[in-house]
Amino acid sequence: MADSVAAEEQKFCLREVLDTFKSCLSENKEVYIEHYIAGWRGLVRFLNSLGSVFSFISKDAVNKIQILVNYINGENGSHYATIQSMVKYELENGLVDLNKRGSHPESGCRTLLRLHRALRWLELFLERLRTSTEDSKTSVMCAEAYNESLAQHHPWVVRKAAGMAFCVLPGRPTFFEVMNVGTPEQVVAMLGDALPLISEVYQITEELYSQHNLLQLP
Ligand SMILES: CCCCCCCC/C=C\CCCCCCCC(=O)N[C@@H](COP(=O)(O)O)[C@H](O)/C=C/CCCCCCCCCCCCC
Repeated sequence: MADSVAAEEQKFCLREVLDTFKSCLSENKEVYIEHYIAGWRGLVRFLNSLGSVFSFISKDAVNKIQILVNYINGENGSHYATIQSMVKYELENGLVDLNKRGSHPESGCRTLLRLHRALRWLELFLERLRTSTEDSKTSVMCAEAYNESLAQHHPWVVRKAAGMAFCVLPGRPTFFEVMNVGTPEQVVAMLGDALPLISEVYQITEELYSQHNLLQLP
């Protein structure tokens, strides 16, 4: 009994994960890196529950999360409280490889940019899921969202591997079940609430990176 209660408590719930993105924004619209990372951690947990075929994707995400965690916990951690403070600190101290990879191949700015691009994929995918019908295919929605976003930054071999992984995504009913939000109507409502927040976090980061010419970091 205790075990099943514990298992129930740990069961993945997408609502909780997407709520994390809510807590990303400070009053003056700065993006807290710690909460941003927490959101990605939850999503990785969801991805892992879909099977080992996605592990090459989750490993890359975990790797990038870990790089940022190391900065947060490092001696200059206070500069990594928000994306805004990180950008300022790394640029002012010459800690970003701006044109080609050199002495700072894993800067916070370039690492977060990879997750930022993936956030656009997430936004596009969730919007498709929200407006999907019973016979819509998750693999198609996922591939379309990917082609409109992340794919433009990936080499052929990664695009090919991603495309193959999408083909084994479970169908929409199973997908909704794993999300553990409730009925399809509740899923749609929850996505309607969460998407504007994800979109806001994305837009704020996009503008910041654009102002500083950081959108193509190597
Ligand atoms: C109900 C919906 C819930 C959706 C749940 C989504 C779960 C997604 C969880 C994690 C997403 C992974 C984020 C991937 C970050 C990729 C960052 C990236 O672009 N990395 C590449 C470039 O890095 P550098 O070499 O420059 O350091 C790297 O080459 C990538 C390698 C792995 C392949 C990435 C494919 C990304 C596909 C994203 C779609 C995930 C499909 C999930 C299906 C639900």
